[in-house]
Amino acid sequence: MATDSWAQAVDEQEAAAESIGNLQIKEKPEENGTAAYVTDSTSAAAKTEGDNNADDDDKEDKAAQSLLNKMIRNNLVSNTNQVEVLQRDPNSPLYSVKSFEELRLKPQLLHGVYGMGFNRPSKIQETALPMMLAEPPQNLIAQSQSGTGKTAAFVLAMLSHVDPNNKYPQCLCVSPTYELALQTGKVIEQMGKHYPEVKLVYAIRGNKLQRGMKLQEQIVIGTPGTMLDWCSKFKFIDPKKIKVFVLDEADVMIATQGHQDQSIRIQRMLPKNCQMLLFSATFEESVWNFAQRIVPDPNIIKLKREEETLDTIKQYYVLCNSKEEKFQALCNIYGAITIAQAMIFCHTRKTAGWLAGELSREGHQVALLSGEMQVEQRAAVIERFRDGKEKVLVTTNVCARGIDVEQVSVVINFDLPVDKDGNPDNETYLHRIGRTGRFGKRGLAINMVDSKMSMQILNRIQEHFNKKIEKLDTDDLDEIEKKMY
Ligand SMILES: Nc1ncnc2c1ncn2[C@@H]1O[C@H](COP(=O)(O)OP(=O)(O)OP(=O)(O)O)[C@@H](O)[C@H]1O
Repeated sequence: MATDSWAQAVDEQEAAAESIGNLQIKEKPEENGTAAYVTDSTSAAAKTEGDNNADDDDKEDKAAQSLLNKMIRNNLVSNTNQVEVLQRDPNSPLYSVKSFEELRLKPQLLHGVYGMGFNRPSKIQETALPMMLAEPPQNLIAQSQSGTGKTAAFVLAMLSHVDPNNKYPQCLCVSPTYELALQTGKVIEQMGKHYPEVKLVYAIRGNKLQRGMKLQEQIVIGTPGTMLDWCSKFKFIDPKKIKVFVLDEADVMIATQGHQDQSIRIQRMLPKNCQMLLFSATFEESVWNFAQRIVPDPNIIKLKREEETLDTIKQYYVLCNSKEEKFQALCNIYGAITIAQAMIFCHTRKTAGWLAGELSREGHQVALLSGEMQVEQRAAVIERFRDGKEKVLVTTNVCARGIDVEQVSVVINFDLPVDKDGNPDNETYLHRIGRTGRFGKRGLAINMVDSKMSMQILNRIQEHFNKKIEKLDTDDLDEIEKKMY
């Protein structure tokens, strides 16, 4: 539906952003598929930006990205790779289970697991669960991408290990942020639904307890700073009674200043025989170094990401001189071929806002996703797009990762992906348009080139992947059609 409210809202946004320092722009999807802006002058400052700079606010915010992933995901990310297991004691047998029954869970927990709709353990759970539930307890470092079942696995381990008759904390779980802690808490509540004797408390800032009190809940989940305070300064928790210590999202944790140190200080207060479990979506060296300090004598489980490939993708580029020309080229493409749903990537929030406005004016149903939106709002936009309520999703870099919208067969790089030094960001390029073998549906990628520099970037991307990116003449409608089909 064409509407001018978009353009007007964008203008207002930009005018306001230029004049007011402390302004955050929130965006809320409306019923009619366009968006309305709500301004909130009490929130943190949103920076104004030039069209040539990538969004400052769009810097990768790992915690927000991780939260977004959790919010938009409603089932397992399947993975056909084999898990790699490194056992502390290579001579001990390696168990893996194909069913939850084999784990001899408490009936209340089995009930909880099935109640969540899980039929069988996920790939990582097949190996991780027997290790975590073994007697004596074993330490574990596990790495696999988001959505492969790590949270569900350690929640099940915590619930299995607590003794509900003991009214004191027995499991501690630290998460990088308040919101992530709440998400994990929800899983504990769902899985423990039929086990009401086990109680949970959140060690998060703002949850103020009376001095001198002792917690009765068996599971404490929270952020490292508050958890540390509760163990040492306030002594609400007796760390010597802890049986299981979980450190979730280690890669996100180390990105936050102070968290590493606080987590290590908590860990040092725990008894030697406490089971230490650490989870991470990625495993770069810094994560690994941290993991080794948190988890002594670990078993290690890794599940490689499924590789994305460009093999089933047709890649084109279009030569233009300005963003207006790029927009015109886009309109020509839309005029020539039927595009069910497309994602369009822009370098800056400003361009994304402008383009969304222009497309909307042309009659497209557009959704806009950009870094300054709150995570809940981003999740809502993605869900609407997934449900087909909007046909075009315009987004900035920050939203490129993590969102899997399988039905999208057309990806348009309105701006080519570059890193902060202006070099081609091959990884992001692959991630935006690549497909895993499983979803090997054919796809179409169109790259807009508007300067010598962007042509060079395109050439470097082409060389990197050793896959030809063909030129497309968008003034020739016949050519577009011929090439696409
Ligand atoms: N065995 C299973 N069978 C079916 N669904 C599952 C199973 N285990 C987990 N899930 C579901 O899959 C989704 C991802 O699981 P989970 O959150 O545990 O993954 P994760 O690896 O911890 O991801 P993240 O790091 O994003 O939290 C959730 O919706 C969860 O309910």
